[in-house]
Amino acid sequence: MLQLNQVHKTFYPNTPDERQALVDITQVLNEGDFVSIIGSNGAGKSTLLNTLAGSIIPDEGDVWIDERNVTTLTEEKRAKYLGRVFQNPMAGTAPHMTIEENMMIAFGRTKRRSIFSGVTKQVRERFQDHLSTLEIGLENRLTSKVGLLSGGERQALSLLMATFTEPRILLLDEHTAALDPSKEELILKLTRELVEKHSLTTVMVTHQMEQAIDFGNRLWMMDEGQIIFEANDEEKDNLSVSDLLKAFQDIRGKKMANDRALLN
Ligand SMILES: Nc1ncnc2c1ncn2[C@@H]1O[C@H](COP(=O)(O)OP(=O)(O)OP(=O)(O)O)[C@@H](O)[C@H]1O
Repeated sequence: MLQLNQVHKTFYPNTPDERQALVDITQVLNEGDFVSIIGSNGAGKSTLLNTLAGSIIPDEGDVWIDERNVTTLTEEKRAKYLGRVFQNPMAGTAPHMTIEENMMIAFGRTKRRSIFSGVTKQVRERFQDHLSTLEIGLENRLTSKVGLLSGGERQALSLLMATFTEPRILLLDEHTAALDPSKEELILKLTRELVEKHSLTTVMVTHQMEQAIDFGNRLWMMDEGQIIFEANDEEKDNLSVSDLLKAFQDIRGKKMANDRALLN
């Protein structure tokens, strides 16, 4: 379970550059919930994700994962609860290390084992089993340096590494935005499969409204640091992109400024 209680974050308070990035966010995600977050430019989506990850500490309010108040827990200490895939395929993996070394780091993060425990035959077989589910042949390239993989392959590996340890929360940070359409399709298919396989509680930020409608059982629309609209379960299933644009216009009295969504 993930809980946000009256979370506020303001950058450069009391200066001409003041930005209210999160305003009184209160939400609960239950076990297995999958929320897609959309919103206008500068709405606070990344700040919200960073607050969950621990790279931003809120000014007020608190964040709970299960029964633990993690509000001030550092990113490193929080990592055992979280899996995260970034927009940049280069961000989730270490290029100069091999596939199995990268997987060992992910494995060690949650299982209190370090890469220095070595990759045993049994662990290697387990990694190969996981990699074979991606169906892109990475199981035969365990000792290849990750820097040699294509962007799509690397993002698939990041996704696998973020999920196979069964984190309490999976954070997807526009994780398909930098990929070409065929690779995007692959990563979306894998996202669906891996989230279902591990029943992961998931928070996905996306600029594509179709994707937000298509994925998950919940949807949050953000603007100016607030969640201004949400839809759950059946109500969400029946939404269309024009419903979302209309909802934004009705609530805010203006059109949504979302450059990347318009480009897609
Ligand atoms: N580190 C920071 N320092 C100062 N201001 C920041 C910082 N990070 C975000 N902001 C500001 O906080 C607000 C919310 O930004 P955020 O990046 O969370 O929005 P977003 O919804 O992810 O936007 P986009 O879709 O355009 O990437 C914006 O006004 C932004 O300029």
